[in-house]
Amino acid sequence: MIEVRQLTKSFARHQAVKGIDFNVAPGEIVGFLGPNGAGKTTTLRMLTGYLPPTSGSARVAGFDIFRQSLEARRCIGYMPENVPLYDDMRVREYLKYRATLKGLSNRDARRRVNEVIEICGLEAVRRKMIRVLSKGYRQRVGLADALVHEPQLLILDEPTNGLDPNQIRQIRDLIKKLSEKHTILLSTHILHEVEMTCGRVIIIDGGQIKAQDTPQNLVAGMRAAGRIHAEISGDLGVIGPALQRLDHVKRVTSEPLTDDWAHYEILVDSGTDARERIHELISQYGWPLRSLHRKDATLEDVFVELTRRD
Ligand SMILES: Nc1ncnc2c1ncn2[C@@H]1O[C@H](COP(=O)(O)OP(=O)(O)OP(=O)(O)O)[C@@H](O)[C@H]1O
Repeated sequence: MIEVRQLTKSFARHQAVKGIDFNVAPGEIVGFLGPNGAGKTTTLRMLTGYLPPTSGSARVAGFDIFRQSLEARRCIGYMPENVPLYDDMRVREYLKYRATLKGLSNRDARRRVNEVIEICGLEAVRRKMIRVLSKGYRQRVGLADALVHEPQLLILDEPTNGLDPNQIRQIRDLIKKLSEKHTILLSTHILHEVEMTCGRVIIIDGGQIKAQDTPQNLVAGMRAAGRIHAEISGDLGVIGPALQRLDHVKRVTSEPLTDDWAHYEILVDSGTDARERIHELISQYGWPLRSLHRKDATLEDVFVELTRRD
């Protein structure tokens, strides 16, 4: 559905996107992640034909987005980061206007507007002025707009940005429902959302792709380098170095708690556990221990590992 090859965008001397390659297959729901300024919006704007690339190519549904822009754009429903809406129009009137602008006949526009109002849960506000809508409803109007011409592909730039947890859940459920019929490329900062909704993840940083895989594989790759958490009582200056000397321990960080207790995070080599060795060491010296567990990595750990600056 999407084929991107060596796509590059420079603004004056700054290269925002540096020759990226990726594919999205029909029916996939792919999360496009990266820290602020990573190049996500720039990439999405190129894919949707709003921004010409400096070099490289992109095809959507087989159409070259730059040479066959009109055909490609017919296949795309784009919801930009800050949905621009006409505040002085009513919801239904706005969607009808957008449908006509996208080339639907009067009859099709009427039919589709009714359908997207239902899909996006806008019945209660269909006659309201856009100006008076909550942020959650505005996002849904943006989604309805992106859907109105029945595109195969939905490109959503931070669709849950600025929403409260209930609204986030509603938009997430809506996106899941939409994924039954549409291919979706979704940019977001909420990693938990991605783990719950996306079959695959592309992580971009500094205009380059750092990883692309299923959330499960990315997390499994991290889990190989295990993280053990322990709370031990005793001298930090003795316990830390003793843990550090154990086989397979890569790094130990500690944080003092109350009454002589401290929390230790122990990073161990791939494929090793080390909890037994840690327990033996602690018993040997008689240090009181109140917790010892291995923490499974999350997509957030993967994201931080791949995009941290230090
Ligand atoms: N029109 C522009 N002119 C100059 N520089 C730009 C322009 N648009 C984006 N940039 C720069 O390109 C880089 C990538 O920006 P982009 O908006 O694509 O990042 P992003 O990953 O979407 O970030 P965010 O999560 O904050 O939206 C940034 O350094 C940004 O300052």
